Amino acid sequence: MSADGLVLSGVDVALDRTPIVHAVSCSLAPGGWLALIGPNGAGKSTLLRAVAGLLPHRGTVHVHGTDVGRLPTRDRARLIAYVPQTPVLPPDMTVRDYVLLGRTPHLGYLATPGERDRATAARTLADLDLAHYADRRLAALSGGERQRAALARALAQEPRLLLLDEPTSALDLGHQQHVLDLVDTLRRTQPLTVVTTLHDLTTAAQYADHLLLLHQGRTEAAGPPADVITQALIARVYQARVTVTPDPDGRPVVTPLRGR
Ligand SMILES: Nc1ncnc2c1ncn2[C@@H]1O[C@H](COP(=O)(O)OP(=O)(O)OP(=O)(O)O)[C@@H](O)[C@H]1O
Repeated sequence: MSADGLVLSGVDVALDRTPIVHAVSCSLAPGGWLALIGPNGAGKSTLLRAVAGLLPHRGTVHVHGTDVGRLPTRDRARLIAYVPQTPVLPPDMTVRDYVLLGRTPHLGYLATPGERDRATAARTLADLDLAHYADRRLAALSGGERQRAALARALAQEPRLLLLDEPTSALDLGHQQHVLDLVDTLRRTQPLTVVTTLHDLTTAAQYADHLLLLHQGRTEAAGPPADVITQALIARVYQARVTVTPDPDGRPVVTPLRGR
């Protein structure tokens, strides 16, 4: 057993017998934020789904000291919330009822949501700026509103580990900052550990305290943002022209350069 927030040991994942993720290991303190970065097809979503318990894999995943591979689905759902890159939402359900579904792992068998469950759902709706859409059908939301509804449901789950696949891909700049700041506050004030995939390297470096750069399913680099995001490494792994400069806190800012 371990007191760490998240420990991956030798995680291998294959899809249809094709090896996709190879021997990924890493360890994150409780309240830590890990960003999985890497080019298209590197294996980020596959690794995230394996950690969520949705794909068979070799190796072990411990969350706050518990080996999640040994947990029944319901217990795992109390511990881990996962939001995929493109969540499929039931179109006719109201936003409120959908967010309340996040409470399901905490309810007794055949029990209906109680006052505390409703209060938690109402709070997460407000946190995600969705309170005024609570009675709307999910089909009547915009893309960004739908992405926030999926996140609200995950937060209503009150997990110990929050797994988010490109959580801000549909959000405008203000909502991106609002959502990432909210997750940042939660992980600093609750026993919540966070793993996100993020394509925007500057954003990843701003929020995460640990980056894991995947390339062709293998760990190319891992560590604090300033150690992982270097001009030479980004040029090699992404085939991209960039400059990397530190912000006032020493976190790397990546600026893409036009081809000449
Ligand atoms: N069933 C499958 N069999 C074999 N390979 C697959 C299968 N499904 C997906 N892949 C491949 O696995 C690789 C990893 O995919 P994954 O979605 O994990 O990448 P990613 O890093 O999240 O990419 P992106 O940044 O584009 O979202 C890709 O090359 C993809 O084509």
